[in-house]
Amino acid sequence: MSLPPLLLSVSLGDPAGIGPEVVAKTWDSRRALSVPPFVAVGDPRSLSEVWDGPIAVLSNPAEAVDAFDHGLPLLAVPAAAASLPGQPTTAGAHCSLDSLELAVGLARSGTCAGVVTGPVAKHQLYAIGFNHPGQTEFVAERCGVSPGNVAMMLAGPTLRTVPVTTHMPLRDVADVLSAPLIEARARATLRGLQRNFGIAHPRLAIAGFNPHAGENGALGREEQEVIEPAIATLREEGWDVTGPYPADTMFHASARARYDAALCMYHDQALIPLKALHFEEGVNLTLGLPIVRAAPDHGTAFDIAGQDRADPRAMAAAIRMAASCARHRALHG
Ligand SMILES: NC(=O)C1=CN([C@@H]2O[C@H](COP(=O)(O)OP(=O)(O)OC[C@H]3O[C@@H](n4cnc5c(N)ncnc54)[C@H](O)[C@@H]3O)[C@@H](O)[C@H]2O)C=CC1
Ligand SMILES: NCC(=O)COP(=O)(O)O
Repeated sequence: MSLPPLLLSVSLGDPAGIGPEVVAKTWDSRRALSVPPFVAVGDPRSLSEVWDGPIAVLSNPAEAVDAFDHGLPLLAVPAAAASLPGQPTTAGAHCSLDSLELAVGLARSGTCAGVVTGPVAKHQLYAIGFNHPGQTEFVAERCGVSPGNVAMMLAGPTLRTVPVTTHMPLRDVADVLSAPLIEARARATLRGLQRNFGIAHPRLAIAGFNPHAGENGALGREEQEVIEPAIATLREEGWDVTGPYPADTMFHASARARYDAALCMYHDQALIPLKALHFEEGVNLTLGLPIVRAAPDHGTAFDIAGQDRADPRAMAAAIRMAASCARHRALHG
């Protein structure tokens, strides 16, 4: 069966970050990087500041697929004031939020097959009243899904990880971890592997929280009191779930071959192995949503913005993965 070309929306992220540059470079390399059609959403000046390629400013996203061959299709969301690369502003933060809202709306309405979000600076958004930990939770709310029922998957060619807790102070993690939260993240992950990647019987490895997974309780009791009961519940439901494993020995090559995704207890436990292995092509995929949402694994990189040093491969990988997930969903429900 041949499907019509999928169109994705791609928000540019903070205008002062590397989002505009990696989106423009992705369009430049669209054939070499096998990138499907997308429409960018964001501040036109942030693109022309760092790129002199052709921009097709559109008023109707339906024109984007045809325009894509000749110029970077853009739905313009102008910032109230120009910002220079590397120098984030309040106006830029508002623009990144407005662009995110429009890009997500295009996916929610079915105009686009999914959304890929460019990097935003969380502290800049918090300063303008954004009251979500990150874009993941914002998109979940817009889709009417409880943030507890989505999973933030970081995916690369040989590893997928999901943190149970995401953007919170490390000292609060032990208090927040609970069997129901671990179970909810695990279910979102397992169903997400089925729905987005076509893995019929996904295998989930669950990390411990303490060194040596608690050493039988001598180095911490979260494994025995919280993680093991969650694993037992998930196994009773029929899922292929194992653990808790000491996190330090979960990510070498032969360990990775034994699972389809690793569920980790906190942000860095999940993101450090992924970025160590796959920083250049890592994708952040939100599971548990009615829409497809992906993002590159990197942030705004203000330190190199405007210097033509930003690597577009993670953005390209995010766009390719979003298209692949959308196709899986279209074909298999
Ligand atoms: N999905 C998102 O919107 C994300 C946003 N962030 C935000 O980004 C801001 C900066 O975070 P950092 O921890 O500094 O991480 P970062 O990923 O922005 O930068 C870390 C280092 O990697 C380099 N780098 C990042 N992406 C690169 C690329 N594509 N090509 C070449 N070099 C690259 C940067 O120059 C920097 O040295 C924070 O405010 C954070 O909230 C961070 C991660 C994801
Ligand atoms: N470190 C990953 C990250 O910050 C992703 O956050 P978001 O996609 O929820 O904005």
